[in-house]
Amino acid sequence: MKVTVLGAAGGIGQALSLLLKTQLPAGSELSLYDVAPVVPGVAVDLSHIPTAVSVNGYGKEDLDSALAGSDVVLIPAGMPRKPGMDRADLFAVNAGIIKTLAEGIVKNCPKALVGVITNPVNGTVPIVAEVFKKAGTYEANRVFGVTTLDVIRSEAFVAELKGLDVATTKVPVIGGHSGTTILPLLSQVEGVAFTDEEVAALTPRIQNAGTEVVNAKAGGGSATLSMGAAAARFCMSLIKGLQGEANVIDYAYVEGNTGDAQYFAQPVRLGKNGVEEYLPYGELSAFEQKAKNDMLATLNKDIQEGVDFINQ
Ligand SMILES: NC(=O)C1=CN([C@@H]2O[C@H](COP(=O)(O)OP(=O)(O)OC[C@H]3O[C@@H](n4cnc5c(N)ncnc54)[C@H](O)[C@@H]3O)[C@@H](O)[C@H]2O)C=CC1
Ligand SMILES: O=C([O-])CC(=O)C(=O)O
Repeated sequence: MKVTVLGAAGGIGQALSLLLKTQLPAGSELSLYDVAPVVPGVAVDLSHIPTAVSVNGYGKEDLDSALAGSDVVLIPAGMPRKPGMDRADLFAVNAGIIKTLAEGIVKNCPKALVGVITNPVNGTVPIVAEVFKKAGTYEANRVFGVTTLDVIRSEAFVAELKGLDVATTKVPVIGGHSGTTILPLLSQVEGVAFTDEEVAALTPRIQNAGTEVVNAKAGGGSATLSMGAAAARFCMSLIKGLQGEANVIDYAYVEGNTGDAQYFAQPVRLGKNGVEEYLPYGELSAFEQKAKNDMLATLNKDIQEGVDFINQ
């Protein structure tokens, strides 16, 4: 299994690469690419950890070698937020980075499963898809926006609030990955009920958790460690699917079949070709139904911005 991290020298990239070095199956290759000159050093550093995963670092000019033959590509390359910014403010800088990297994937590993972490995810995933469509290599089942951070935050916050075992707490999160487009389905958490007041407080806490970190880091960036953990968890779901494990279900922002928006986070069953089955997200409470309807204008605008970036 070859897993490539694009943006591997960054805050997320380093945390993610560390976790993958310790979690990928024996015999895997971890390929680390970044435009920052420190990336070969990150690879050497990780290579001293005694696991059966080989690590190679690739600098700015070596995107082709980094990507060649990759089974999975994870993309945390690009600029993070500072206090006062929205994720959408990152589009101007990050759209071009994502386009270049997607073109590299077309050229070197068009069958790879691609997990997009770079913000704004609502718009960067459509950019990757449109680049692949133009090249004739697009398969919707292989392209994912990584929304796992919304899921793990929901697990952490719900377990804390309700005194549940966090290891077994499951919280579905659908929609997109910014503000009100993030929709945790608290009505579907098993074994626990929420008052209207709890839902009204917890939903925005989950939606604004990224901003909570941005403000707490006071200009030093956004979530990197929790995102590293989230991306590693999602990557391991992709790997389990590729290895043929049965019933690997996860949530991701995909061009699926909910009918809500062209791209929408929903549950998917993963397998040897990425998404094997798009699963329904089930029944929504009246609160969730309204929140879903209210988010769609924003989400559709974000998606269109990504589509237009490649086609105009
Ligand atoms: N999907 C999600 O839930 C989350 C997404 N993010 C996003 O992830 C991105 C990265 O965040 P951080 O790691 O904190 O930023 P960072 O600034 O620490 O790292 C970004 C890395 O990308 C590299 N880079 C820039 N242009 C590149 C290119 N063309 N090719 C390869 N690498 C390139 C930089 O050299 C740097 O090492 C941001 O856009 C951030 O908003 C952050 C947290 C959660
Ligand atoms: O908030 C940000 O800018 C980073 C992010 O996507 C998150 O932490 O969910």
